[in-house]
Amino acid sequence: MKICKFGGSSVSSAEQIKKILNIVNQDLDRNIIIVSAPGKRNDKDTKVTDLLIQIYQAVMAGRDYSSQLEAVIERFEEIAEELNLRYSIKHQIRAELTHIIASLRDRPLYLLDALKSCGENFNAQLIAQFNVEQGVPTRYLSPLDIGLMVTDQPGNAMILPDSYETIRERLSSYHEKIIVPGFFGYSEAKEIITFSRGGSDLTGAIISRAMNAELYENFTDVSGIYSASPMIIRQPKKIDELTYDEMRELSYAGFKVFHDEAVAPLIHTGIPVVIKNTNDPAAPGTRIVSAHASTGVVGVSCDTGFTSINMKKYLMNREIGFTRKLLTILEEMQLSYDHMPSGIDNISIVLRSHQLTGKLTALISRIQQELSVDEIDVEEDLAILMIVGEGMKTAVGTANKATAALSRQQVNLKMINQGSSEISMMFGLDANQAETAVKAVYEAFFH
Ligand SMILES: Nc1ncnc2c1ncn2[C@@H]1O[C@H](COP(=O)(O)OP(=O)(O)O)[C@@H](O)[C@H]1O
Ligand SMILES: N[C@@H](CC(=O)OP(=O)(O)O)C(=O)O
Repeated sequence: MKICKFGGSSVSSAEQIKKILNIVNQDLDRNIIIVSAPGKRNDKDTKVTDLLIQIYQAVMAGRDYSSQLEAVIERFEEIAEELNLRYSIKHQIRAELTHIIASLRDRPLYLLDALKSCGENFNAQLIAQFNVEQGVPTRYLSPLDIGLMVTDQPGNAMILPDSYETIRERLSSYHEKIIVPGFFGYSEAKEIITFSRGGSDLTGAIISRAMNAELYENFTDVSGIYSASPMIIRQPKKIDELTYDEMRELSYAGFKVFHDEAVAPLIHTGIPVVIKNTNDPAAPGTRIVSAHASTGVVGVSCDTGFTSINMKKYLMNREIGFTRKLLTILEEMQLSYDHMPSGIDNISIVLRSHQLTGKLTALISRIQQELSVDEIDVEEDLAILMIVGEGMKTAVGTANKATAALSRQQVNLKMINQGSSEISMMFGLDANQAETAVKAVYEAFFH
């Protein structure tokens, strides 16, 4: 059994939807399909998920949201008309969106998630309906129908482990093609809760694990994963195979082609993933597997939007419990951090800047009052560059090669960190040097 996930670029228009159904209908092993909301049809277009977020923003600002609502309806109506669907879905969409706004207006976090989920939800129903009209037995199932239950963390859901058995039982009872909307699940209180952005990849991974699939096929608009972002490097080298760990490290720091949390459900299953191109399904793509012979550095990624909080206290290393107190403050303020490089009298916390909105002043104040640090400063607009490869464990000179390349381009390194796994190396730098840094490192390792 193969589980197929089709991202927004693959379901952005009637033409693309016909392509994905051609891929699905010609293979008896492709019976469970996860779809995203319609993505961009061209560089200037807007993803439907972003159109839905615009409705939310208008509602919360007390503005008239009818133009934003009509923009969503028009996107789906255009697809429905081009597919010659027998009945219009625009009335259903208008009624559903209006109902969501009326019932959740006073609960902003749940309103946003319910609106965001509509892109996937309407698209899955539309695609299932079209396939039925093509004469292919097909059924739309919502995450609630299959028991995909998640934590009550709007915009940041995590699967509830008991869901896997329920999903397997329920999906196994169907024998037609099944279309499931990605990106969201239901809390135990039956509220719609979305994963973080790009989360349809996670839905695919969860269902792959539940069904113990032979293969998780993740279809997008490129023929695999490249060693660096094609938005920065022209015609970058394609990677034939990656391990789960390598993918996790690369997608954490910018490889948005596969969600950085989508590997987690698969870790103990050994289920392979293949990233393929909807527009060239015969191309081999990139396989993501549990283990393979190490092949040196496989990729370089870089993401912006980080903040570093740097603290200095003399004899910090002598103060038993200092770090615990610091982490307790983060926990109580519901802040997760990504890196914590330290020296004997200094420590830095690196975290995603969006978490600090409305919290930074309180955080600094608590650190000063409860930890009595000698100095504290905040560095915003940081980028994190990751060099990744299982082969780094045994390679000598990787750090030297990377720092030499970066210094040749006058990239000022704010921090360097290597985790105990040794399959990646992290460099902190100013966000405005991110592109220069990626080009320098790519040149050093892949040319
Ligand atoms: N290292 C990489 N390898 C391949 N694609 C990448 C990489 N980094 C960024 N991308 C971008 O990710 C895009 C695919 O992700 P996304 O836009 O989310 O597609 P989808 O709509 O199919 O989910 C590609 O078009 C490419 O521009
Ligand atoms: N549509 C959602 C979920 C998603 O995964 O989309 P895509 O498969 O196009 O990355 C988003 O834009 O975040």
